[in-house]
Amino acid sequence: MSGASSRSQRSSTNISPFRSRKSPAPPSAPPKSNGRPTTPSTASSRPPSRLSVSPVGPSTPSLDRPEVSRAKENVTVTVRFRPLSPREINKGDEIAWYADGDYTVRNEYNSSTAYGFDRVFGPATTTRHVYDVAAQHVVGGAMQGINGTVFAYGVTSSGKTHTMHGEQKSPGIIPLAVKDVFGIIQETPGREFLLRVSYLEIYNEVINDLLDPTGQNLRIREDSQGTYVEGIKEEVVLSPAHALSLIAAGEEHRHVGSNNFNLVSSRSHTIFNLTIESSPRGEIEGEEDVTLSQLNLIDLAGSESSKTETTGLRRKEGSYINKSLLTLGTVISKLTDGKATHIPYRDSKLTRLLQSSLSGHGRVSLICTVTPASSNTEETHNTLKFAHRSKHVEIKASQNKIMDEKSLIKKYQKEISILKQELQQLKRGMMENPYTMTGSTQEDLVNLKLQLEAGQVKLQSRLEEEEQAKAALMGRIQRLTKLILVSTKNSMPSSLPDTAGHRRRHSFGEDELAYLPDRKREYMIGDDTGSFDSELLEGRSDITYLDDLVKDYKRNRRRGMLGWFKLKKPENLGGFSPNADTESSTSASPSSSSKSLQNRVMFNDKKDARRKSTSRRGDDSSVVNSFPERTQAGDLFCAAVGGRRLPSTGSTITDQMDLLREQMKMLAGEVALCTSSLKRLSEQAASNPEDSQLQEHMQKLKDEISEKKLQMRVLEQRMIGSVEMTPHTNTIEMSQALSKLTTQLNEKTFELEVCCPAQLIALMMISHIKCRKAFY
Ligand SMILES: Nc1ncnc2c1ncn2[C@@H]1O[C@H](COP(=O)(O)OP(=O)(O)OP(=O)(O)O)[C@@H](O)[C@H]1O
Repeated sequence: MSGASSRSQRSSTNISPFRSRKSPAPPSAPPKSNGRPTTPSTASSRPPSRLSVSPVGPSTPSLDRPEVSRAKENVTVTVRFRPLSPREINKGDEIAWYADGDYTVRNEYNSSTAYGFDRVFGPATTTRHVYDVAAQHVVGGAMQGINGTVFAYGVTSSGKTHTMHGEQKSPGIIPLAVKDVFGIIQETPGREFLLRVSYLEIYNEVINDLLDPTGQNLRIREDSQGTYVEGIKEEVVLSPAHALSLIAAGEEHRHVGSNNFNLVSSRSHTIFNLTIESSPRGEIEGEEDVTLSQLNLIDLAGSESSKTETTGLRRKEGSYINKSLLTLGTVISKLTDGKATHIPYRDSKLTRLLQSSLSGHGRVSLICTVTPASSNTEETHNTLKFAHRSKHVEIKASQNKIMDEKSLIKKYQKEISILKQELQQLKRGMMENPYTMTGSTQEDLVNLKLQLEAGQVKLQSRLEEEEQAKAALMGRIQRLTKLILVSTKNSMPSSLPDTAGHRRRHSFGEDELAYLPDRKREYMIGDDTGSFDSELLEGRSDITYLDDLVKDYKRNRRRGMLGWFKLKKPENLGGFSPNADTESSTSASPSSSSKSLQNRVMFNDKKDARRKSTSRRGDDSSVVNSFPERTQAGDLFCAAVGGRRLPSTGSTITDQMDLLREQMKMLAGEVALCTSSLKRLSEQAASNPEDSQLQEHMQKLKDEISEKKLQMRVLEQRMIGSVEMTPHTNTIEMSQALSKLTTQLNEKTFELEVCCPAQLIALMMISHIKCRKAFY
């Protein structure tokens, strides 16, 4: 599917970043000061505004909470110190700024120069902790229908990308938020959700679609609901792995380059946007309960001082970056000024897109990243001043309720219910069809016999047409239903979970973070917290934790997808646990998160199970044997191409084609992840050509990529072969398959939204259930 067609198809229903769909409620009294230490330059060091209006605190009774809708909050502003870098240490840099407690940044050389913030994170703080304090309330709010924006601001090399994206051992705000969103869905059995993502960059004042390389130089438009990017591609996402694979693919297109401060410096601002729709679970009655919100996670490019040695293109990029950040500063100043009549949002694309967030709709969290280094004293001071000014921007977080036709969830729900009705009618029609002979008299039968003799072909084709229509409807219902995410829990409270009481843990599958760098960091902690290796401090807890999680993930995956294929072999049937799904329902691994889709899908398995497989054993066994069975697509591939062939217990040809096609997508996703990792490693290798471990790792990745490509080719042949070799004895099945394929082709819009490898995870889990049902 071409990105161009996707954009043209989408432009009419496009719901873009930075929309606010409801005029804010009247403001209430501002939060009181908590009397934390302040300094001459600090007007007030207020308590974290989020604490005064906790969005998902223990007392959360339901989604529609008037006190949340009316609350007035300031931007949450936090400051994160990174450790001194080896480069700074080698230069003899000293600590010039430090975290004095949890709320104050103080200057080492002039202790009266200090600033108060909602929270100050020292260099040893983990990103997970930063997420909990600075982002979780924004994510929780977005799940309740309140727009949210989290952005990292700071000079080049201060740690913005480290904070927003992170590294494999220390995932950043974006992956943590993605996990949290799916965790919240699992914890909210009373509602159903529809999620879509877009990912863009602003490079040299040009907006590029990172999910669609053909989407260059996109335009910002404005309508009654705010600014939006025209033609940006949005993908419906079904699992954390799915969303992360999109980011990985997007990162491939992002502009990065090196300067004398940062080897991998972001040359563009990026905005990862998650559109969240939710409604009470089940059939829709009233429309008023549908909420729609935007969560924007922004990694700004770093401002560059005259110390940044750049030439040519880098200098040009730097000047664009500085100009847009300057405009952001001016906009913030004017917003806090109180007297300003004109706010120059239009002076840069960044502020234009942030207009809705900054002008007071939704929650905003600004994480300012700084280095303590004395060589950057001025730059850090400027960041602190900017952060401090931002603290006084007032926002009114209001819950968005939507009643317009742009809600995809509503559209899908309606369509599902109409389709179900149609299906019922069709079934009734087929039952009442005279040639079923039910309730027929002798005379009818004679007439019918005559009719049949006269028009047998015609009748047969009518029957086939009806079967086809039914299959198409079923297919469409299944497909639409698959997009709507629901918890696997059965209880029905429609409130969001008590996150304070039952903290969600963020676990990642081993492949999910493959796109992030696996760097060895060599930073020294600043004097304020003693001298030790921050990698050890930050990494250790995460590593131990992740080890457990990876084990957990592997266990679940074994039970899930791999287990499924193994169980398709008759001799393994006995080992199948009927509780396998529920056992792992709380895990957030890709497979388990995808399980939320299972109970939404209908199958006709017993009938299917009687059918014979039409797959053939190809000449691809060598590829099978060489395939590393450690990836999701790998499991599936081996099962599909090898002895454990795909839908051997009787799915239709279309099912097989679907599954093969999904495998292709998944393999493509894994190739994208590997390529992304490879790119990162090559960048590291460029500066460290001697590192043999790095070279070895790169070689492994290259091998993996070529193997996967080879497997994709084999699958391609298999798809062709499976159609060619199908015995044409069952014409109804063939025509159903054809009809399904035709319907699929016609559903272009839909296809555009689900063309992603990670969807396969969901598909496999669905098929897993399907297979189990067939066995009972
Ligand atoms: N809190 C931290 N702890 C340990 N290392 C960090 C931390 N923050 C940043 N770093 C390291 O500092 C280096 C620069 O960080 P990063 O690339 O995130 O900076 P940036 O602000 O995004 O820079 P730019 O604006 O040039 O893209 C990286 O090697 C990163 O791993």
